[in-house]
Amino acid sequence: MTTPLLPSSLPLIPLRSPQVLFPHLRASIPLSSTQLSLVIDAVQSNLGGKGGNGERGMIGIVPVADHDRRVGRWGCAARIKSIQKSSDEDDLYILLVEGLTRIRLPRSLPPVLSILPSIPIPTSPYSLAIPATIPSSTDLLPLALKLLPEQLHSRINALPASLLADILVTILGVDWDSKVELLGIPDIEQRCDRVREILLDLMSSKGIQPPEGINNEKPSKSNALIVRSRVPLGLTSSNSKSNTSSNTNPLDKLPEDLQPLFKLYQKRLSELSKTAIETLDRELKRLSKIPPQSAEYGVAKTYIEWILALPFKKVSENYEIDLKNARDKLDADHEGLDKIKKRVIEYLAVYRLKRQLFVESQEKRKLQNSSNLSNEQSQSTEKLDKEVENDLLELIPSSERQSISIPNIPQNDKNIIENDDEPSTDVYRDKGPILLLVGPPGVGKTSIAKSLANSLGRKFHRISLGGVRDEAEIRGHRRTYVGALPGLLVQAMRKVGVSNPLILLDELDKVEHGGFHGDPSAALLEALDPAQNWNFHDHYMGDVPIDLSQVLFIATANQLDSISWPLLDRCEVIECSGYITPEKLSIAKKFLLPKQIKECGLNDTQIKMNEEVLEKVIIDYTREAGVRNLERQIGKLCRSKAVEFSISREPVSPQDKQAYQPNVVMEDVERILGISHYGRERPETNVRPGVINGLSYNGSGNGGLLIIETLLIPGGSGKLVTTGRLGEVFRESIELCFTWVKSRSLSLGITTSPSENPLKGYDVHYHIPEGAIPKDGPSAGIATVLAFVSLLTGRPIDVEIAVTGEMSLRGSCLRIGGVKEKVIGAHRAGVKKIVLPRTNRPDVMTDVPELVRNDIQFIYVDKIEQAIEEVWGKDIWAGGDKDFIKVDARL
Ligand SMILES: Nc1ncnc2c1ncn2[C@@H]1O[C@H](COP(=O)(O)OP(=O)(O)OP(=O)(O)O)[C@@H](O)[C@H]1O
Repeated sequence: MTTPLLPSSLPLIPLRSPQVLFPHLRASIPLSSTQLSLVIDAVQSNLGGKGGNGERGMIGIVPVADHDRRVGRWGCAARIKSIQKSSDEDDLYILLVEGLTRIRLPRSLPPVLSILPSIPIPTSPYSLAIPATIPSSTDLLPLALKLLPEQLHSRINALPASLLADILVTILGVDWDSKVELLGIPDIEQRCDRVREILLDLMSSKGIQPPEGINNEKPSKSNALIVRSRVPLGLTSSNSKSNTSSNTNPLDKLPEDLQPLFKLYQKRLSELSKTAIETLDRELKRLSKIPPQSAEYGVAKTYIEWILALPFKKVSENYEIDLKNARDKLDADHEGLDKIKKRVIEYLAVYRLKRQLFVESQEKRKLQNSSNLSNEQSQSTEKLDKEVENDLLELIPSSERQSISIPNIPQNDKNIIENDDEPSTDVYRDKGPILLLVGPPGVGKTSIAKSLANSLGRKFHRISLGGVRDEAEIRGHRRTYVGALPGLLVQAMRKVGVSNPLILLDELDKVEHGGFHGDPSAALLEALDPAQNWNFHDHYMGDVPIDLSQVLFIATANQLDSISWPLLDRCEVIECSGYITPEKLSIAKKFLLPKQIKECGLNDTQIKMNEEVLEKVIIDYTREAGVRNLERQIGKLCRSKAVEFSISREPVSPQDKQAYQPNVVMEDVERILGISHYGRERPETNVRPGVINGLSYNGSGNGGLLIIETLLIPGGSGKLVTTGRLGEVFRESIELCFTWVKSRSLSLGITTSPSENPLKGYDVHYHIPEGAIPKDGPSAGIATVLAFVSLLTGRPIDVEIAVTGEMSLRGSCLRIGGVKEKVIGAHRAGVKKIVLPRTNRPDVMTDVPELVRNDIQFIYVDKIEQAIEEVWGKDIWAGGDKDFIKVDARL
């Protein structure tokens, strides 16, 4: 009898989780008529194709994860048994398939797998026969008998081990990931081993006792090496001499190219966690059996290299935090930012105190354990201990006290350190909130975090989360996927090489959440949660958990709106606002200019810039909340001066030689930087009715003037036209304001009788310049009303006034956001008076810098009528309908 062989190419059909098809088992796949016709086409075209030597009507079934649509490395060749129409749904067919053999898939399969026409199968054809050999050491039968109902016992007795392994994982509710893993283990012995482990776990989770002679501790035959030596591979080698008689030196068993890896393993043994040691033992053993030319070899070797590269118990040198030094360091690196520096120092102080308390209590406990106290004595010491602990806790502010836990260390410390199921208690883990620095770009968030790492003596690593939209980028890919890699956090740990670095999560607000590729912010949540991050599971690292509990996380963001609220809940927000011109000037003088001069290779006698020049650069060449662009412009000036200096040193005749001028003068600025793009942001000088200064906030922290223009178009019918890329909310707000002004046209003197049309054959055009920039939100409501009133009454508005605030249909002025940025922007533009809702007064008083507050007159209004009177005086109510206004004002 000839053994059937697989064709060299197969059409592939995805099988959604939780189903996984194994050889000799069956699965039903629901398909729509379109999908079914694709399958039939693919199978038919395969018949005449290259696969002519194979069995006919065969397909490949590929397990696909439901949530991220990724395709595993292995699938199962199958035969179509039947196709039936579903009786429940109209356009639904059930394809019944029977698995034949495991197939390895080509590397380049796309992550989203639809039905794919014949794909070449890379390896040589497999035999379809069930392997008859049953490895006795990996007998699963006793476990199966325990787990399956009695009526099945007689039937499973006769099954070959490999088939039994596949049947057991299919029917016993094993999770999808493990099933995919098992599909990818062609070696029967290894597969049975793994199934055995899974079944033992299953039994312990269900509280079933393993059959006699089998217990969780007892390793299987594939781990026999470890059984014989009773210690992990890493230890046996150092004792190799004593073991030579039993021939158990693992180095002898490993191929030559694996020996450097093994030596590294031995070197790092004391720093590795228990699970890491177990996994490395298993993987090294497995790797030594895989032929080096196989693709699997590379995958397994890279995995081992990754485990060996992680820090585990390795930490930065012991350090003491010196608060004065830390403050000096922050001051030396940053100008201003007093509130933020103060908060950072508080954070350090509390952190130091908590750590000191922890170390003290640790030492006391150790002392207590070592002295062999009588029971009675030890009881009294414990009491005393508790009292001291309570006294120490008194020193900590009550808000911080909650997060401190001084763990109870059981008598035998060793047990705990060796047990990976609980966090080790011999290291201090901070459970305080994560600092989240929020503010516009370039205000020094990242550089504050760097200074903090420096003063803490920790290694620093920055993870940029901008554009992370796949959960796998945080949590890694499973090793079964082609080109799998660990997530960003594990990569960071490998890079810093210690388990207590400071990791800066930059741009936390740019993480996408709840998308097609899983939820990266949910993965971050686990990493940032002190209750669970000592045991962070990266998909790539498999069983080896990573301890992130000693990492100090600091996050930055430009805005809070887009951060998922559970994530925000774990953070303490520190706001970093934009700078005003005098602050920028001072930063430029003290930091940016010296830095740029140094970068050009010169010193401060060779380039000089006075305040006037720097102020011109700030006002005319930058328009930003931070100082990044300012630094760039100063850099341009310095480079140009460096060129002049360099030329002046060239050997030329004395009469051609021009003396080098170190001073950058006002004329140089325009010559070097070109014509200013911005100029001093000034309100329009051309005063005409219908134009008003609103205020805008662009979300990235920049505020400024938002000029509103309105125009009457003759020959119209009272229509309102809006332009300037306005969003839906903005447009609704304009309509509302338009209605309000029309309804008050009599009292405003626009019309003379209630029946008169205020627009009298005109249309109104409402526009906001810079039409390429999208604008939205209701905060231009008050300004819009004033613009319409100005247009229809013909009274212009003073250019030094700016107005912001939402308005309701009844004319109430409602609170708006971004006040600080708007006010700073208005101040930059030279505005002298700002009209805004009274409910925003606290924002002005607490957030706006005093320097700005003193320069601007703030007018707080509750009702739109007050705003109108503030701009034009009470005379505006020229119409006779004053009673109506009074009544309305009471509403
Ligand atoms: N107060 C300050 N004193 C001195 N230098 C500053 C100050 N604020 C910002 N800088 C400098 O401005 C530059 C940009 O700062 P940084 O990269 O920290 O900005 P950021 O707020 O993190 O921006 P982003 O949100 O874009 O990441 C750095 O060179 C930094 O040193």
